[in-house]
Amino acid sequence: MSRTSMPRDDHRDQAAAATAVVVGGGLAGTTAALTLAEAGVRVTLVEGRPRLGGLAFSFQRDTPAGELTVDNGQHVFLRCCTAYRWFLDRIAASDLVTLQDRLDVPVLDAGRQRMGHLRRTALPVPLHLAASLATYPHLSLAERATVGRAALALRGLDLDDPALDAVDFASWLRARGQSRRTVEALWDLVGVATLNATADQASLGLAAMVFKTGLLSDPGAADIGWARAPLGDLHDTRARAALDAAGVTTVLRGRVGGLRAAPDGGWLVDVATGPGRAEELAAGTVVLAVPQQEAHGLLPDGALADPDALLRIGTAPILNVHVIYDRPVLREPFLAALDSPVQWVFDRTGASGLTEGQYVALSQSAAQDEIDLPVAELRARYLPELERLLPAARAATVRDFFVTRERTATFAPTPGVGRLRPAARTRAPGLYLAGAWTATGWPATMEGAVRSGLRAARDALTELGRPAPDGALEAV
Ligand SMILES: Cc1cc2nc3c(=O)[nH]c(=O)nc-3n(C[C@H](O)[C@H](O)[C@H](O)COP(=O)(O)OP(=O)(O)OC[C@H]3O[C@@H](n4cnc5c(N)ncnc54)[C@H](O)[C@@H]3O)c2cc1C
Repeated sequence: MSRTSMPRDDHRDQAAAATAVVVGGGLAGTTAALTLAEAGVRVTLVEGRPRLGGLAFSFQRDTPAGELTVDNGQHVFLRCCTAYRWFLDRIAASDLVTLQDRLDVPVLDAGRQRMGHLRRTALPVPLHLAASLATYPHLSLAERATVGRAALALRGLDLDDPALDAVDFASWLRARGQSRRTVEALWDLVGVATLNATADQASLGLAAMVFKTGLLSDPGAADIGWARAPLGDLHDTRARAALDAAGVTTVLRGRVGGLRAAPDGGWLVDVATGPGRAEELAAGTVVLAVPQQEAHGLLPDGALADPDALLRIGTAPILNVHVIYDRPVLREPFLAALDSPVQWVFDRTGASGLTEGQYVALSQSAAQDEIDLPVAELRARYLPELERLLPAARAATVRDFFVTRERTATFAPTPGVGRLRPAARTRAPGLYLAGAWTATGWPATMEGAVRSGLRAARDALTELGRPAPDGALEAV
C-alpha cells in the first residue's frame, strides 16, 4: 500500500510544499514535530516503536508487590535545562515534575558512614557553593582549597575553543592539583551522572560545559528536577496529546527503511508499518531524529561530507538496578554514594504506583564493566551494599529485584567526539538531523535532545521562509 502525506498534485502545485516527515519519536523528534507543526507545516511523525519517548520511557511490570510502572532509567534534569523545561511546558507536563528550590545532594561515604551535602545558598556565583564546599566532609581542607582554584580555572575556559575537545578532563584536573579522592568525591560524582563517563573518558570540552553551565553560571542552575510520574506519562501520553492538538499525524510501529529524493523535489520516505505492509510518505522537509547508526543508514549519498564520522561516535551504557522492599529504607528522595559500587539511589515509590514498602532504583552510569553481568551477580553485589548504605534495609525483605540495561544509553563523550557530531543542516536541501548526539554542545541529555529538535525545526523553517513559533527558540 502506498500513502502520501499530501496528494501528489498538491505537492507539485503548492509553492510552499510545507510538509514534513519527522523520523523518530524520541524527545528530539517530538520537539521538531511540534515546532514545525506550530509554524503551520503539515507534519507526520514516524516512530518505530509502539510508543513515543525514545530512550526515556516506562513499562509495566508484574511484581510480587503488584503491577508497577517502571522507568527504563532514572532521568533527572537541572534548572539550567531551559529547553527541556520549555518542552515540559509545551506538552503540558510541568505539573508532573519536581524541581528543587535549592540544590541539595546528600552524599554518603559508605566507608566512613558519613553523610555530607552539596548545597547552594542564595549568594551569587561562585559564592553560592562556597559554604557547602567549605564544610564538605568528604575532602580534606587542602583538597577543598584546590577545588576552589580548579573551579575558577574552569570558569575561565572558553567553551567555543575546539582545543578543549582534544583533552581529557582527568588530565586537566590532575594538572590543576586535583587528587584522586577529589576527582572521585566531587568531579566524578557529578560528572559520571551527567556525562556518562569518568573524567579520564570524558572530553574537557563537554565536562567544562556541564560544570560551567550547571555550577558556575547562575546560582540556581544546578537545582535538580525529576519526574514525579512515570516518564511515559510525560514523554508518551502528554507528548502525544500535544502532537494531536498541534495537528501532527503520528505513526507508531512505523519503521523508516529508506529515504530518497523525489523526482519533482522533496523527499520520499519508505515506512514499514507491519509484516508485508509499507507506505510511502512524500514531504518537502525530512528530519531524521534517530540514533547516529540509524541516521547513517538512512542518509542519502552526499548529504554529509563525512557520513562515516557518525559511526565513529561511540556509545556508553547505563544500568539501573531496581529493588522493592517491604518497608521504607531511604528517607531522602535520592542520595549519591562514595566508596561504594552504588552511584546514585532514587526513591521510585510514588511514581511507580507502589502502595506498600519502598521501591528504590540505583542509577549506574558509565557501566561498561557491569552492563552484561547476570542478574544473580548484580543481586549479590548490590543488596549487601544497599544494607551497608541504608541501615533500614538490613531488616527489610526484598520483594523484587530486577535490572534494566541500556547498552547504548548515550553517545560516549570521549575526547574528539566534538568534531564528529554533525549540525542539524545537511548538504541535502530539506534534510535535517536531530538527536542528542548531534552538535548541540551538550552531553547526551534530554536537554540536548530537545535543543537538537528545536535547531532542526529552526533551520527547516528558515529554509521554508516561515517564522519560528513564539517562545520555541528562546530556550536554545
Ligand atoms: C538509562 C538512561 C538514563 C538516562 N538518564 C538521563 C538523565 O538523567 N538526564 C538526561 O537529561 N538524560 C538522560 N538520559 C539520556 C536521554 O534519555 C537521551 O539523551 C534522550 O532521551 C535522547 O533523545 P533522542 O530523541 O535524541 O533519541 P532517542 O530517544 O534515541 O529517540 C530516537 C527514536 O527514533 C526511533 N527510531 C530509530 N530508528 C527508527 C526508524 N528507522 N524508523 C522510525 N523510528 C526510528 C527510536 O525507536 C527512538 O524512539 C538517559 C538515558 C538512558 C538510556
